[in-house]
Amino acid sequence: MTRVLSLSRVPSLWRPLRAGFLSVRAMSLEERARVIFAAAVEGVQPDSVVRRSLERRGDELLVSGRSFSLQRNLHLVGFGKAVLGMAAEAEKIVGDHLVRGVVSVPHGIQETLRTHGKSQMLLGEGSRIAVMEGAKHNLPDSDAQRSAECIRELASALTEKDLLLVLISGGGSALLPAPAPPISLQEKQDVTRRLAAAGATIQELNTVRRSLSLLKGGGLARCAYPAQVVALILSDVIGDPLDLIASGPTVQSETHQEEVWAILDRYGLSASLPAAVKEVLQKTTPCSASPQPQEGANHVLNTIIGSNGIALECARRKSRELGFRPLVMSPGVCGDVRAVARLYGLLSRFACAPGKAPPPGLADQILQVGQDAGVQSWDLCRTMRVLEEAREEGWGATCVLAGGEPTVQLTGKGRGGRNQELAVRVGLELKEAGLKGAVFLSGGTDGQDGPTEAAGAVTNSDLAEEADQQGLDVAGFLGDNDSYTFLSRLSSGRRLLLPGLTGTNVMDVHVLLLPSPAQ
Ligand SMILES: Nc1ncnc2c1ncn2[C@@H]1O[C@H](COP(=O)(O)OP(=O)(O)OP(=O)(O)O)[C@@H](O)[C@H]1O
Ligand SMILES: O=C(O)[C@H](O)CO
Repeated sequence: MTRVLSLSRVPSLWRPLRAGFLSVRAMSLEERARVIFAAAVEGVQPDSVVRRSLERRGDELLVSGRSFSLQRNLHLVGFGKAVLGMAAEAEKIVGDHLVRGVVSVPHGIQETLRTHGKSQMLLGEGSRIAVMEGAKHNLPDSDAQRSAECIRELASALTEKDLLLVLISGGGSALLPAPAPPISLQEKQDVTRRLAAAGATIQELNTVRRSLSLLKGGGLARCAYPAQVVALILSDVIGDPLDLIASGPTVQSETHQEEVWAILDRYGLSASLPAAVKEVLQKTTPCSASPQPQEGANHVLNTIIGSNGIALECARRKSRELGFRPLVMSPGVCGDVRAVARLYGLLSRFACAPGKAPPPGLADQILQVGQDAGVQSWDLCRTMRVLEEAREEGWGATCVLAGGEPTVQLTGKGRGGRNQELAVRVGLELKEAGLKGAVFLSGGTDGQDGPTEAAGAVTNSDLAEEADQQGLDVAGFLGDNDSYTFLSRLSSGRRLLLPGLTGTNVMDVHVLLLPSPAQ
């Protein structure tokens, strides 16, 4: 049974919430988890992040505390899955000074946004920004290469009087392919595909991509020099590393030959590389070389305007409004979904187990499993401390928030995604721990989890029993990576999270709602 939050035990800090609490009380924990997820996504919508980062004062543009003069000298380029909405908003703010723009966006995105009722993310008629679609299935193709060429031409023609606004979001690497000659697009595509299939991380993949490209790894900023470059970046990589998001086209970074070869060796690609790739790699800087002077580095301002951390902060505020004690554990959850599910199961036991103190040995187990789930030990210790305080002080309920990008080892042939699989696995963990009342949500902020129409799911400890009653073998579905089919059939799909395409992407958000421990 869902435990109702008890306001009488909540300290004075929470009293102002009392007024709005009646309607909140009418909401189930599951509904509240969904509202918290929606707030996370809302906080990183392309239009709102651009609005927050660009301030207009007459003919002056302020970004990250720096001022840029606007004199009909503004040019705009963009590449990534979320840049159409970012461009539409930027044009509203600085369109009167915009000379020309080009954005490279995923194949079919304009049609998809239109059919999802997201026309505010489309460019208006008479826009000075050309929209070029490409990179079908998130792979660099000749359409994306043409877009990259247009972007390169635009940037190369700029002078020191010009200001180039660069909009960057996840998916940008595939949408800006500019293979360094003599590498062909096909050869570059091949290397990328083989690395990804062998299990290379996005960090490894983009380190290699940077070394094979004219525009990645600061190449775009070099083309634009001596113009001033301002890049607004919506991060989809854990830790928000500027040089790796979309392979860092505006970030002056030096990739050393040895580093790239080590990655190619690790995944068994070194021996079978095309001659053109070897030729280009030979020209990259060896570790022993002294650092190259970076022409125009101080003409570039790179700023993160949206990230998983920002989404979690918005979720934190919303969960507080809904009466929870909020706790942001980490925006860096990664590793196999099994380890991540185990971690949430253990944390739930830690928070909810009856008695004055958590069972002995549990904290050590959390620290151990937490490592496999990519959560730093200080974040785990901080999380456990807050959960213990909640236990001691008798707080009503806690909302643990985290984000990142766990992985699933695909061994089956079913349909699913990492968020749905994680949610199902956490549901089973909660059942095993006998924790009634806790609720878990996992959702992809882009609204699409794997090749399914769902973003994720909301589960609790009743999941297994519900499945049993409906003749659904949850273990069998999990074994076949068939979480979407399972969740669609279970109670007519009521546990699925179906926000539709959101137009943004800052990885995944996890919401764990924990009732107060039984004393
Ligand atoms: N049947 C499945 N069950 C579980 N996970 C799956 C399944 N099929 C694909 N996946 C996982 O889905 C992920 C790809 O889906 P998705 O397009 O949502 O990824 P993404 O990393 O969010 O992409 P992007 O960051 O470019 O938006 C991969 O991690 C893959 O392992
Ligand atoms: O485009 C890319 O390289 C990935 O989405 C990471 O930013």
